[in-house]
Amino acid sequence: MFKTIEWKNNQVVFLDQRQLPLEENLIETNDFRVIADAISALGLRGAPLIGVGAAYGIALGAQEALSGHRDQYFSFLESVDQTLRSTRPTAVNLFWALDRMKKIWKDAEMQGISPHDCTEKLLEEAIKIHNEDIQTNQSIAQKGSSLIQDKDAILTHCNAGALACSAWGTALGIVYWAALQEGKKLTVYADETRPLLQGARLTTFELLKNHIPVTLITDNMAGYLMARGQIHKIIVGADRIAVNGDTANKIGTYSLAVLASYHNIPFYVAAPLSTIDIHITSGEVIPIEERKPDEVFYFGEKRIAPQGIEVWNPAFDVTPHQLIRAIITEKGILYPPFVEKLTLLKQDE
Ligand SMILES: CSC[C@H]1O[C@H](OP(=O)(O)O)[C@H](O)[C@@H]1O
Repeated sequence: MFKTIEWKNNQVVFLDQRQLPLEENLIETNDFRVIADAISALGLRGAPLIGVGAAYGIALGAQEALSGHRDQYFSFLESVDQTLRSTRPTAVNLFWALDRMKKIWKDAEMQGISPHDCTEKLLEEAIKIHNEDIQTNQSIAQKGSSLIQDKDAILTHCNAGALACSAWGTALGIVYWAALQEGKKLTVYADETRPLLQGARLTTFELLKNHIPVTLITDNMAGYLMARGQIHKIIVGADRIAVNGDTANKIGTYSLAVLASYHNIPFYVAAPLSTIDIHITSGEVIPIEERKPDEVFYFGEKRIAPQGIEVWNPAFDVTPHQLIRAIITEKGILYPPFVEKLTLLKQDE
């Protein structure tokens, strides 16, 4: 799989996904601001990876505070935390990771732990969050693979693979395990996923590297492919899941779920428990990121629409739980009704 991010010599090294698949550029930085900018601009992207990146961002901020702002160490961490929280609103993993990091430094402040020792604790926690994501990826992949039959044609949307996580990915991790570990012969159809083309640029790139047959389609082709009986299952990732199972994911996911329901095709969501938002009971309150109009006005570097018109550019939509066949987590495959199961799993998390 890809090494999307690592901690090396007191720096964070990450694969800048903005240039993929044409260039594989690594960014090395000891500046949390670089991490925050990369998350905002999708250089670092994908709900689980955003959480890991933000955790390392706090570790970098703590290092900076130790070297230059010792007497304002804890107030500096507060500002680092706010900078990272302001990057993107929808993927709950960002806030889940930052809350874990904040507990460490708030407890340290209360207990009079030194900035030096607190910085060490924060790095330990960030590495723990990273390693947990690696393990979680593998558990989701293994458990989800039981749903995949030999010769399945699977449709996926955006990128919920290794490039969205720390190892196998979530939705694509299931494909990798089924194909590479269990030898199932699979075909993947990848939605290009306008406007930022995570499917065309990242999902195809990953599957090609792993020698899994992939066919790229534009998003508006998915329905016709289902009508022709060419799709057996749909598996997508998630950015935030309410306890009733309503799921926010890349824009276009809801349309796939409605089409899947019409064509009676199983529609699965794959996500770690860190993507479940225990504080919300339905998808109606999930904050949906709206991004800048130029992402729609342009296709790559070329402007494709006239001046003088409006753009609406929500980066996510919400799929009602009624359209979801099952949610695949590291603790197992959850079938409806979701509320009690998700609540219990989050309580044990
Ligand atoms: C494994 S979660 C990946 C999830 O994140 C993506 O959003 P973005 O590329 O904007 O970070 C998309 O919603 C994927 O399903």
